[in-house]
Amino acid sequence: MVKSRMRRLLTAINRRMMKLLIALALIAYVASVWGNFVNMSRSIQENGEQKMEKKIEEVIAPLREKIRDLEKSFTQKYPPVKFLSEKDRKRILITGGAGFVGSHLTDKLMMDGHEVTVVDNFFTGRKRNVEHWIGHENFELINHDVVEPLYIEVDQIYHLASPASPPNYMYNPIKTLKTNTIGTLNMLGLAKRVGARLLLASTSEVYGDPEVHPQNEDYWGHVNPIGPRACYDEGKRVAETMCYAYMKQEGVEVRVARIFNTFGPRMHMNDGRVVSNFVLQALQGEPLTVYGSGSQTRAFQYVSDLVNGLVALMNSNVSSPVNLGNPEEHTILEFARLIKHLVGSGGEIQFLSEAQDDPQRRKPDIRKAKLLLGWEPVVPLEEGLNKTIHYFSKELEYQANNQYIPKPKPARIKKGRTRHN
Ligand SMILES: O=c1ccn([C@@H]2O[C@H](COP(=O)(O)OP(=O)(O)O[C@H]3OC[C@@H](O)[C@H](O)[C@H]3O)[C@@H](O)[C@H]2O)c(=O)[nH]1
Repeated sequence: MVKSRMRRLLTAINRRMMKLLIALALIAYVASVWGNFVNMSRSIQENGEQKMEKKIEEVIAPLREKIRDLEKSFTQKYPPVKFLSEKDRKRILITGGAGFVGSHLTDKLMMDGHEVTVVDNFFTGRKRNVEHWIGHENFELINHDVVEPLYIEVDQIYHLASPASPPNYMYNPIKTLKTNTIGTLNMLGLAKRVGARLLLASTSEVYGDPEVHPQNEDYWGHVNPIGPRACYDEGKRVAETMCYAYMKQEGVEVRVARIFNTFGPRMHMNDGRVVSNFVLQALQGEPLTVYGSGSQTRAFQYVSDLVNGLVALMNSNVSSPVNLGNPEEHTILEFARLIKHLVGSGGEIQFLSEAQDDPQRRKPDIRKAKLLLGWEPVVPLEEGLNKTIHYFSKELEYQANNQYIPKPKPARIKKGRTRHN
């Protein structure tokens, strides 16, 4: 009896123990599962957070860069600008002011202390050429095509807008004509409305393939009116005609600069003119492409000389056309050899077919500019070329970093339809 009670008691205790043990085991199991679950979700959360942080960083990095650029632009140092009193400070419009010549003219007029508005449609001009003035209180940049009217208040207009390189102006002849005709009419209309003086950037191309050498301002020229260069040559000739019509009929003050071949930094590497082509070819170790025999001549002026001439003419009382150029004449073949020598290039000279209607001889007679403006070019050819070569090699580095290697543009007319507006 006692035995059987003892057995029952023991069994009851064992059962409780068993239950207790099972309960403990269950708790331990649940705890370990919970622990794993907590660990797992923590690591998922951490992973997720890391991924999220990475994503946020990817978005923020370029913004940070932009902020740094903005900070830099707020503290940007501009080239030194002279102080001019209200009386001497002029409001000046430069059409084509982001182009090669226009941007150098912008620099000069800004540094002289004037208020400069640059208008450009960026067909051949580039923002980079004037970006160092952006944000300056005396400077304004307007993306505008002179074929459309413009309404602003100015005292002087330098009307430079037009493609100037033969491959560029032949690329879209209708647009070249519109720019030089409608564009010039619009600017003369503006000059008339606000009483501004207008200087037209005309060209030695108004003399065509000249029969008079050197060319003086009294020579009427020898232009093929239906040839491939006519859109530019005749466009500029009619632009001159318009200037004198506005002068005679409306009393607008006009100045006309006949600009001869000009070169220097900020020429577009790809614009197809002889200086940019030869320098680029020599720097890239490629053959220098001479069109025809290379016996045709040109006289090249450095851009700073031209800019000084333009400003002197604008502020003179000479309303008749004035040649601005360097009278030092060279054949194109001589010129190719000189550039090869200055660059130290081993590239060959390659003779290609002659360009149609290519002027055979060109050299300015600059007696008028010397006499009436007291102006003449002062930068020697080699000095100007060395500066240009330096600029082009920097540009090549810049382009290489941007994965773009420019090729010299051939003087060929584009076949097929082109866009013209
Ligand atoms: O790669 C080339 C490029 C040009 N040339 C030749 O070099 C000479 C000069 O040619 P460019 O294209 O530089 O300039 P162009 O003298 O024909 O016209 C220039 O005239 C004066 C300005 O108004 C303009 O800048 C432009 O129209 C031409 O005889 C041309 O045929 C070459 O032999 N090889």
